[in-house]
Amino acid sequence: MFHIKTLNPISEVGTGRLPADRYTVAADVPAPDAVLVRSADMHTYDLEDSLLAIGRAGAGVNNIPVDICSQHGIVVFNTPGANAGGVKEMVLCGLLLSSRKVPAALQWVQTLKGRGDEVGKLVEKGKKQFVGPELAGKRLGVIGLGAIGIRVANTARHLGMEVMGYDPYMSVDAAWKMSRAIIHAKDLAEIYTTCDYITLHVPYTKDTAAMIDAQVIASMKPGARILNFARGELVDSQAVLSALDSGHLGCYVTDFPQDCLLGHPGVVAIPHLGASTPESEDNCAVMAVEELRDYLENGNIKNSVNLPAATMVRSGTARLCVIHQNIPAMISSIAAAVSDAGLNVENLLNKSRGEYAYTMIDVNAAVPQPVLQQIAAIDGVVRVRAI
Ligand SMILES: NC(=O)C1=CN([C@@H]2O[C@H](COP(=O)(O)OP(=O)(O)OC[C@H]3O[C@@H](n4cnc5c(N)ncnc54)[C@H](O)[C@@H]3O)[C@@H](O)[C@H]2O)C=CC1
Ligand SMILES: O=C(O)CCC(=O)C(=O)O
Repeated sequence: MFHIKTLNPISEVGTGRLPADRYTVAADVPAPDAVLVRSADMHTYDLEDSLLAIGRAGAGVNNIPVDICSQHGIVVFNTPGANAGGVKEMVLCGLLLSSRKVPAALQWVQTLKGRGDEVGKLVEKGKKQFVGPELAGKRLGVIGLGAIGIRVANTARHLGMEVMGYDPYMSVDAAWKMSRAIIHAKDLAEIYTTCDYITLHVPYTKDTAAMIDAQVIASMKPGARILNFARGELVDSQAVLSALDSGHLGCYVTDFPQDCLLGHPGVVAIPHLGASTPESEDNCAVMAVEELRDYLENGNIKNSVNLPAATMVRSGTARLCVIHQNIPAMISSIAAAVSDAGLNVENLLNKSRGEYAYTMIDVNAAVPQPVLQQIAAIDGVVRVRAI
């Protein structure tokens, strides 16, 4: 029986794929084999000794202590692209909200309640406060051309916008999906200095923290609008507020409200709704559950953020799964323990990623406990199990 602990509500379309005779899924599991999480902060979470894997039903993993998980041999998965459609639509909504002053206009029109027959006349008189530019013909800068950035860039082209993208690490797969009409920015300065709207779609890491600071904002076009559906930490909120106060920035749309931003007329604050659609929630849950299940039952790794991709068709009677440091002589030491026990290797796969590597060995008989202990004791082995 596998025990899955949920730290956030997870769509039952996903958890329903875990057979009830082999899995328990609950918020209060004492010794979980795996955790399913959305945005809950795991930096203060006590990682149980039993924990083999974490499934992040979403893209960003900054809420998970990934390095510490690696040290404990806990595989962290995310669900690339599974909520990108939902976020893309919210970004389009953000573009319109920022341009046409919709939130302020909606608030204002409510103040006319009780004015009876005058309402129509007051609307026509008051609407001029909310004039805002059309998107067509304006330039949108997209920073980060991954699952979300590409969708935003391609769709903005259909709205008649000129789109400039920046992503120095863009994958070949992603490049294939991008419209050829997107202009490639040589550097970020080109985006900052020439775009009317700038939208952020990069992960929050130590390199991207506060990437939008006072200096960067000062280099932007007067009236520029910034959209942040990536992470609050990418933007220096105080610098944004000063630039809104001085009139240099036109608007800041954020999916990550902070106390200091709330109530400012130039800020459109959305309560982290980018991925809050039934479709995205279902997609993320299904993908995270399938990744966890394949790892728990077969040791296969797909869409991990800390260990290499490794998938091998099952053969033999049992499978040894070893997470170890990426150093010389690991495979020979593990294989020696296997052959000393009289086990025959039916199939073997070894993959590495940075400091860590992963070896799966299919053998012709059940692996005795002492052999597992012997492998666990090899210098450089982080975690071993037999399935
Ligand atoms: N508001 C919401 O509800 C959601 C927010 N997000 C946030 O959006 C981020 C992006 O999500 P996806 O597009 O799905 O991820 P992704 O991994 O598909 O794309 C991220 C892209 O950013 C690029 N990148 C990384 N560092 C960069 C840098 N310094 N400059 C330019 N490009 C850089 C990568 O090469 C990659 O192409 C997530 O990390 C997460 O923080 C994701 C989903 C939902
Ligand atoms: O689960 C959510 O609603 C958050 C989505 C998100 O921010 C992400 O996938 O990075």
